[in-house]
Amino acid sequence: MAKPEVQVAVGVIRNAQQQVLLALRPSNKHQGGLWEFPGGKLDPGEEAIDALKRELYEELSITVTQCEPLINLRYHYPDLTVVLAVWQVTGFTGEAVGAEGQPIRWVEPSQLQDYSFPAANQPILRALQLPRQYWITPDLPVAQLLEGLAVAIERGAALIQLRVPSLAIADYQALAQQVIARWPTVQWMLKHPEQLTIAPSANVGFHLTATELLQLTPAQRASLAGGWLAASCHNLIEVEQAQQLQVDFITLSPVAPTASHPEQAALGWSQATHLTAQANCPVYWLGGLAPTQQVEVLIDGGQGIAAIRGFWPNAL
Ligand SMILES: Nc1nc2c([nH]c(=O)n2[C@H]2C[C@H](O)[C@@H](COP(=O)(O)OP(=O)(O)OP(=O)(O)O)O2)c(=O)[nH]1
Ligand SMILES: [Mg+2]
Repeated sequence: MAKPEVQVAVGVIRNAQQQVLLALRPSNKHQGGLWEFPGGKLDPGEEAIDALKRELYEELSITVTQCEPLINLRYHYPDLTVVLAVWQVTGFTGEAVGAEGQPIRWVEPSQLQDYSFPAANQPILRALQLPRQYWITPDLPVAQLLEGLAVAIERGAALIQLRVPSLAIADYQALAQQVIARWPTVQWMLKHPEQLTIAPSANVGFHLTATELLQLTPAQRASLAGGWLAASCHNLIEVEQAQQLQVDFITLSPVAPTASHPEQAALGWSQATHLTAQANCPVYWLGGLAPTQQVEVLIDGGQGIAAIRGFWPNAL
């Protein structure tokens, strides 16, 4: 018999202090004894957003007033496949209580790793840690690049791919060390570590090209586990390889035609939506998008937008 599949709406609820609400699943339920983001199964014919509101009222006695999509996931448990539509709830009325007798707890985002969640939840935790914008540096001379980085970081850039293809490897390494030391609170994504002597760490990860991703072995992937690992994807084969190797997040490109790669056929919006639904990890949409399209990207399941020209300070 085919494994049953259930559609679930889940809320990552934030209070004014930016804490996140967790509830303990009763031990007699599927994934019992683990902490969850409150939510539950869709009724037949029900939209996920309506199920979210209904479940959060039933389970917590709160009324959702503001929310935005966070991530959509499909996860195969041995006995059951779950399809989770996850929202971030940023506004609600009422005081949250465990209306079904379940223990609940407001938790600092930095403490989430201390809780045991169902296995399906790992990408939710990653999505929560990642910003909505992924900045990619333009290939500029170093002095100009540093100037641009200072402005970008001042404006809130928190996740930056240091991509400078014209630099020789030794110069790239020196630049990487310089920016990591100067801006230690930024999450830096560097080129393939093979030729670098920089180890992955809490604020230093690596971003692979699609070709590098396809060649990556499980052992190499394991050796990069100390920081974020990301990869560029353009089709289903690459998206599936990223998933298999548990890459933390991907970029998907080109979503729309771009001036920089006119020869590359764009995926188009519906294919980007389809591939994002297959990814089971946070997906940044890249190529030919304006920062103002972020809301549409979130609605179609993306983590946000990645951009080179789109975000970079205009003066450069
Ligand atoms: N609510 C919630 N469910 C999750 C999470 N992660 C995860 O794998 N699941 C799974 C466990 C369940 O198989 C399913 C959700 O079921 P549920 O038990 O919350 O459903 P429900 O509120 O409608 O409860 P019930 O009527 O079946 O008692 O999704 C999560 O973070 N929150
Ligand atoms: Mg529930």
